[in-house]
Amino acid sequence: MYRDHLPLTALPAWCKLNDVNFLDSKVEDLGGSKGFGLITERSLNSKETFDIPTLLTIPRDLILSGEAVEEHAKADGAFRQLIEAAGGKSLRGDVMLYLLMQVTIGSPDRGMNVGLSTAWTAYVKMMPGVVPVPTMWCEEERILLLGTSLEMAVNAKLAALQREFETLREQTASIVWCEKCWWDDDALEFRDWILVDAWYRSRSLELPDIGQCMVPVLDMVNHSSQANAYYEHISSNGVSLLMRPDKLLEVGSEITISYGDIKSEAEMLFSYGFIDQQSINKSLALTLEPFPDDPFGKAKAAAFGGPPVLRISVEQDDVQWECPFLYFMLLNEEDGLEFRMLQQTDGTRSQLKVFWQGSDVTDATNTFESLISNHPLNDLFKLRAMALLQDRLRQQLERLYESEEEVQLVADTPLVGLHQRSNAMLLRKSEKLTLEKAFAAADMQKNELLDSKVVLHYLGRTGDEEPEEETTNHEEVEEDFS
Ligand SMILES: C[S@@+](CC[C@H](N)C(=O)[O-])C[C@H]1O[C@@H](n2cnc3c(N)ncnc32)[C@H](O)[C@@H]1O
Repeated sequence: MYRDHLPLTALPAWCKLNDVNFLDSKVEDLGGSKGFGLITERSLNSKETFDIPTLLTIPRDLILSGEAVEEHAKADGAFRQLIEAAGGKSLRGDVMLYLLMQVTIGSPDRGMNVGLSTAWTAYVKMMPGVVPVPTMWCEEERILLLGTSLEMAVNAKLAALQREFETLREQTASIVWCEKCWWDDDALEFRDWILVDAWYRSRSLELPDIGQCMVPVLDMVNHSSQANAYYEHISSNGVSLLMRPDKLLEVGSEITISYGDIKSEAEMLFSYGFIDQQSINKSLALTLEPFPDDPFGKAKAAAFGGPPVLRISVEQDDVQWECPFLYFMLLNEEDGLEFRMLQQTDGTRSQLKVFWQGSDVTDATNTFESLISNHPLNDLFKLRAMALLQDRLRQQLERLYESEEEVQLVADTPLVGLHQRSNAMLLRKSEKLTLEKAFAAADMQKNELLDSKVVLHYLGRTGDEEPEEETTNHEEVEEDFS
């Protein structure tokens, strides 16, 4: 859809009209992929003072929250029609519809006489037309993510966005203004929906009392892991941006906040379109699937309380990993795991119940690591866990190595943007290192476990026999360790 643009020079007037106040700060175009950012207009000091400088204030009625969307639907009949037909599924979905409505109202050839203008109608015209998140990358750029933890995540996200867009079309095709403004000549395109999703992902934030929301102008502040500012919300006054204590900022310094200290590089790239090279957080998340030949596989996936994710983090050479599903995944009937379908007393519904050693653990399927800790074969279970962990790491590393040639073929072509290239290469390098370190750490743990009395006894070996080769599939793991 054609989107009207307003230059950055329009921002001061918009702020004045809407009571947004800059205090010794202003928004400037910082160029490159960073886009706009907030900078100081004079030197500022928060050292040895209780009088912490405020840099920006935004009134509460500008905050785009779930409640604001609901209120707006009461006042704007056209928007109400849209929300009734296609909204109410999630906060994110409703805010995206609100943003799309503002773009439509502000579009010179479509929006006439549709909907009520708000402060956001002009504000969205100053928001970027491209956000460097991977859902906005071209096909060649997405090839650079092959073998990384984002490969599947980005494909799944694009497929989900496509489904959402088709559903939006189906649910609003009979609304007269939607038909006229969006669907008649396919003015609203899939890439518009991708952009609105990217806005929400890269510009929304969490405020206490309000939850996930968007705050205009505050969303022009960039990220740094050594942030010099923070925001706070005081319900009567709205949102303020304040300088962090003990800082000295020269005139023209960039004012930054933290988008989240514990986000992994992949999460940063996925949500914001860049990797912070100063960040020391080296972690990644991989999905895990039950074994295809596990007779309990489907039941385990259904009974597990959360996504089956393996999280690995590496600090210096210390590798930590967390995967509650792994401990559930490795158990079977012979170990004492049972599934039962229990009929409700009225006979209408049945419920899947999980039992471990005879006890009902349906609500505790993500705690198997501690449930098995007192079991006499705990070391053996842990050994199985290490073998499974290594399998998953090996699989991911192989995908990274195998894709290298294909990646190199496109990386230097003009089809790939420099920003996309450098960020994808950083991710590949960093994830490879993390996976290799995690693999080596799992190997050490596995070897230690192979020396455990329980394991040696179970495998019928004496202590001085060589451990067997690593296992690569479920059957071998079962033969060796169960
Ligand atoms: C909340 S917006 C910040 C304002 C944005 N720069 C703009 O032009 O409107 C978040 C986006 O800013 C960019 N950004 C923020 N911090 C960055 C950083 N440290 N390095 C590179 N880009 C950054 C990314 O494109 C990110 O998606």
